[in-house]
Amino acid sequence: MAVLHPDAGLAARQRQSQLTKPAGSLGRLEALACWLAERSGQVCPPLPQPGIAVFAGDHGVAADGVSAFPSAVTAEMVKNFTRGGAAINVLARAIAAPLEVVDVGVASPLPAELPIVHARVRAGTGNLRTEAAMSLDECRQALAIGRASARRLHAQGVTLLIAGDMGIGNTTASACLVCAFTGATPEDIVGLGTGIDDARRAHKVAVVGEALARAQAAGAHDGESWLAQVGGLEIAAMAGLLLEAAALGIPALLDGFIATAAALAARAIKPAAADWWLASHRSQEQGHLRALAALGLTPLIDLELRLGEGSGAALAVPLIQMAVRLHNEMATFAEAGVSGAA
Ligand SMILES: Cc1cc2ncn([C@H]3O[C@H](COP(=O)(O)O)[C@@H](O)[C@H]3O)c2cc1C
Ligand SMILES: O=C(O)c1cccnc1
Repeated sequence: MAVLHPDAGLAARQRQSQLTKPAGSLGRLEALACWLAERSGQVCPPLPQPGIAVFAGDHGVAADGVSAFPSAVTAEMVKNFTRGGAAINVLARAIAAPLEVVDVGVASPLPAELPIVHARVRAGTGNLRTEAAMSLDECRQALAIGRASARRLHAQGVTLLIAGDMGIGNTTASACLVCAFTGATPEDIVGLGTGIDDARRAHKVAVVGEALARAQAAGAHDGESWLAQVGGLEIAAMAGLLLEAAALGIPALLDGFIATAAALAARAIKPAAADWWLASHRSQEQGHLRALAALGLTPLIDLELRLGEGSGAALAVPLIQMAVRLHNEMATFAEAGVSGAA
């Protein structure tokens, strides 16, 4: 686990107090720059260079009618990612972030020539309502796949990691994980995902309740065993990326509800890793704020997003880069000859 640099964080806070603005007037952007200073070990941290891995996997529970869309959309969207047509492609281009797409467990076979990382652990998860989503060994494979993505992106010069998700049914798996790690009830946490109606949501609440009772009876008790019982292959890979970010000593941005569920599992595996994560935005998914609060995180923005793919995190990147540039490039009172507070 990489170490923090509290001395650089302290010096950054002192620098903030000397910049030509009333103390605190740049609000959370000030703390953001200091947070990055404490992690980079530099009073003026380098501009974060984003990189994105989108992990795709299917969910057996989708057969229970918990999503507004069919499982086939997962593979179809993977193809869309390779053609550059998804929301995350547009945003990755706009922020000049390398983007890799990883098949961790799409149900239908994808052509070998498709320009993605082919790392399919199995053809979708088991239906988490009635059986373990995956075995412990498969869960560890998926975690390692996410770690490998983090290392590949880091080797390309990436210093701010984003894990995106694509997996029809994954807000159900994520709701299970959030309940497991926060103690909240399915009624508190389950949301509308891709846009289900109230009747379907009531059914989704019941599915999550059944899954949790089954997993508990099956002995789920820690990060890996909960992930294996009620998680997803792409969610486990996202957790792996988050753990590797902390090991490499580079921050990771949590995208919406699914990434936050992955983060709760990752923290259960390695508590200190959570020091390296920031929350980009508040998702519309009902349980998101509660999940973030359990991690001690407050999202930077709320644009009423409910997409995933890493889209909210990508949108927050320019804001984070602006926080760093303000911190690094503004003049101090002494440099500018401006009078300080009376
Ligand atoms: C076309 C399309 C593109 C998406 N991109 C992300 N998601 C998001 O929606 C899904 C989760 O919602 P649920 O649990 O209700 O299935 C995930 O695939 C997530 O990545 C999408 C969903 C659709 C339909
Ligand atoms: O917040 C998310 O990540 C999210 C919400 C709804 C559907 N898909 C993803």
